[in-house]
Amino acid sequence: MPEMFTVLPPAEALKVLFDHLPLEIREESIATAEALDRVLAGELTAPSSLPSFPRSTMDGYAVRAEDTFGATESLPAYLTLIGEVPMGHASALAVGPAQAAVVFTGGMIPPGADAVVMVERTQKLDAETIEVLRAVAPGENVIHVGEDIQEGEPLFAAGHILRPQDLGGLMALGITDVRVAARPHVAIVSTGDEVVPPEQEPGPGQVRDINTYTIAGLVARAGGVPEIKGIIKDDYSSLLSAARSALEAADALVISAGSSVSTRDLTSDVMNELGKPGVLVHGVAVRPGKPTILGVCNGKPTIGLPGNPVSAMVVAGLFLTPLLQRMQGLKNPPAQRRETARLAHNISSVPGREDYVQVRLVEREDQLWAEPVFGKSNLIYTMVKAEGMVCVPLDSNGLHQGEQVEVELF
Ligand SMILES: Nc1nc2c(c(=O)[nH]1)N[C@H]1C(S)=C(S)[C@@H](COP(=O)(O)OP(=O)(O)OC[C@H]3O[C@@H](n4cnc5c(N)ncnc54)[C@H](O)[C@@H]3O)O[C@H]1N2
Ligand code: MOO
Repeated sequence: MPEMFTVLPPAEALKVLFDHLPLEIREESIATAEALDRVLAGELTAPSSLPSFPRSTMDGYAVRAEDTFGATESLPAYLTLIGEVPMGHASALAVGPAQAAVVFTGGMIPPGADAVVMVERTQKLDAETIEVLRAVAPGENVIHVGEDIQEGEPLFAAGHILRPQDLGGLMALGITDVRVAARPHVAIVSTGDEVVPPEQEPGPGQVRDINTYTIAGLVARAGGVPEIKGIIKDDYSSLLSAARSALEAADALVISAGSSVSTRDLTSDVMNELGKPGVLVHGVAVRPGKPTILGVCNGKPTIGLPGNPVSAMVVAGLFLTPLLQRMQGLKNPPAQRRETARLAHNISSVPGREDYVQVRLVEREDQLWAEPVFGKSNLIYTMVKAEGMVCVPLDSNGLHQGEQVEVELF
């Protein structure tokens, strides 16, 4: 009789895996322009202040605010025009008492001036004279040096994921290269005598490879680089040699299928042969996904996913995604996008196991409903037709129709 595995709750299983992995993060320098969604390897501080010169926020006249005090439409202040501040150049002008200089939005405030009067609040009398029809306060319509960011101010902590605005902020400071965590390369090996490549017409008893592509997608989403290694027959020495060369060239290895307890299920034996300590966890208290295998071979993580397509995706979400986040030194992994909805049908479970059920989100009677898409874990379209998953927690024996649930969106 094949040995049945002992199961660990998902959180405990993940901790066992993490406890056996080195913490160091592979780093590289890349162009900031290419760094969207990458994870910063070290903290960054501002090398200079922004803006580096005082700037106008309006088209108008740079003035000394005190020269405009009390100005109204009926009693304007008269100022002498001394010229124009050219865009993209330092001002050669200095604004003295009762003087004004033309400035444009974003242009430099000339020395002497401390405010800008909008052009619509003025009247031009002749080439040298303007009337100011409304007073401005000191600093009005001016961006001060360092108002955006001060030299030496912390910008980002290590582990921060770079967003589009962050790239703009770095470029504004001339930080054109950044040190980031290298994207972990994840080798994906599919196994199964019945599994054929998608471009092939399956013969009787054969199925097209699904897991390679769902898992590759999840790897890419988590910031990793999927390395597709193809389909290997259920043969120990073929699988061992494919897994060994795949792991050598990658940072992590995922083997799809062969995780259960039949004579065809070779994944755990192969993992134990790949390096020490080998298999750490075989069996997780989750449905679908119970036959999950987690291991570490010579410092590299290896995951054996259950072959059923839904199970493979659920398990990858539970273990592979957090693993890749950790390998990139992510401090605060992006929060799972969630939606609160009312459950449209009962979901049964048993205490001691986490259950994941795909749901469709449907708007009805001014409410958002989560409709379970029930089906065996060997299907794929239950996932395709769903918008997310509802988790029935470890200690629960089910969720009731009408209950508020959190849907983890795909
Ligand atoms: N006696 C027992 N049988 C099974 C148990 C058990 O505890 N005792 N667990 C069941 C559970 S739960 C799952 S999940 C599966 C896990 O199976 P394996 O990881 O060993 O994978 P296979 O048996 O090779 O495949 C399962 C299923 O998935 C299909 N498959 C595999 N790879 C792919 C792929 N790349 N693309 C699409 N479909 C794939 C495969 O054809 C099988 O139908 O074991 C249960 N059995
Ligand atoms: O992982 Mo299995 O899909 O629980 O049936």
